[in-house]
Amino acid sequence: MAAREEVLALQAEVAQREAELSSLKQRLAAALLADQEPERLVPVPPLPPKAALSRDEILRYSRQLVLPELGVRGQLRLATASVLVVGCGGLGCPLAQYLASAGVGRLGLVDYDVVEMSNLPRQVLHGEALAGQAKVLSAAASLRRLNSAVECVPYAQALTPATALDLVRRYDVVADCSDNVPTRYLVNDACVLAGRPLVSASALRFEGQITVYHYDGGPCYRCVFPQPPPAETVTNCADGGVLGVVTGVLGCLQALEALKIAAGLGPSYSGSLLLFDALRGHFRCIKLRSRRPDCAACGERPTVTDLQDYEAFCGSSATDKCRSLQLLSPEERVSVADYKRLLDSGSPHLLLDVRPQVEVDICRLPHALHIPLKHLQRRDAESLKLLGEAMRKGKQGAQEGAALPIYVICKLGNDSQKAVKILQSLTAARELDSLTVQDVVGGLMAWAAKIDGTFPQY
Ligand SMILES: Nc1ncnc2c1ncn2[C@@H]1O[C@H](COP(=O)(O)OP(=O)(O)OP(=O)(O)O)[C@@H](O)[C@H]1O
Repeated sequence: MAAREEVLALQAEVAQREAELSSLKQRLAAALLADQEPERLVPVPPLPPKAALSRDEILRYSRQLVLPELGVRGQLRLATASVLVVGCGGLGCPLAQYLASAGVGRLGLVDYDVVEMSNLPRQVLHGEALAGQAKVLSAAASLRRLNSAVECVPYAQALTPATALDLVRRYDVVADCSDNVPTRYLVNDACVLAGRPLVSASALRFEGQITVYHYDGGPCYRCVFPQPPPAETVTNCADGGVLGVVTGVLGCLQALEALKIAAGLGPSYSGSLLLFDALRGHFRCIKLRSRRPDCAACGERPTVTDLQDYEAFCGSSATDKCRSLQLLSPEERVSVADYKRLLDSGSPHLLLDVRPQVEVDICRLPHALHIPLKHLQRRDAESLKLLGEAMRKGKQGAQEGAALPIYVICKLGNDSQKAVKILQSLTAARELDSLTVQDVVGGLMAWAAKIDGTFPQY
């Protein structure tokens, strides 16, 4: 084999094995998750009271000790305070970093996930060398390097209804740095039941928001959001994207609120929501409604007296990062392996890629027709014309009278299902010729993991 060909073959094999390793690591994380039992929570004794700062502590914290609002009294409170960080991702990393460097006595770190390369631009406690390792272990190691006096307690598991109350009760303040709605309700209800303040933030694309729930008679998450949003309207960072510095800003603000609560200064955003628009450089604070007397969690006659099945309540998963939607029946879907067989057979069909242009710029299958889901959603005339033409052209090779099969693909297999629904409704409304349409399960990321190791994962 010529040297060049051998290089290409070896590169393809390395890429294939890396993809296999990455999917193996994800399976390992899922297996670890399934294997855990609530009673395995490490017991932690309460932090002992502290009467004075050591010489080293005075030197280390001198710049914040001279702040009259904090002083020695506040620093001693920090040293005996504990904060539970739910999620060691884009928000949890900067939050934990600043809490540790400010001298908070104990940090509980809970996360079920492992470090991936795509985490590194914003999950600043993790490094390249730790890819594949549990996020809580990587974060704890980083934090110990930063401040060895801070006790870090890693919980390499998901916060679940079985564990949440026990964990939350062990800490003075809770920070929700998770990325999904079921966990938000779970953390809220656990905080209400355990009587703990909750510093909550979220970030997506160039925007973020932060507030403090259930602090000193203020509203809880359920007061503001009594019902979860429809699952299909919620986007995560993997789908919508996020700029690392945006989660950094929000994580730092969360750290600030948690520190003020722990030091006895009180938070700024109880009963109000700070909105951050990074593109315009705007901060805006809006008042939230006050505590609801009829709130299911913190109201006068609460119905949430125990933690529930939050995934059922929200109709979405708390740990499945792809948030796989199930909009279609199995007959309306095709696996990447079956699609590859069809492609290899040369059978006439149309592959429709419905990702946004920005993702198509990253990578694409060359034979796919690209029409973004958004264009289909708004019945864009140009796009429908393009689709109609492609169908007519493709039909020339197909059997007489048979509809040209369309396969719809996206990144993870959620948008493709929405697109199939739209195409079906367009056919029903006779806006498109009759067609048979299926989506490709798992999308291009399944293609990269199972079919073509050289195809980029993003
Ligand atoms: N119920 C839960 N228990 C523990 N950790 C959770 C729970 N829900 C979410 N998390 C964690 O919260 C973190 C959220 O951070 P972030 O969204 O920045 O990371 P990510 O999910 O790794 O990102 P990406 O979406 O890019 O893959 C994740 O590390 C996730 O594992």
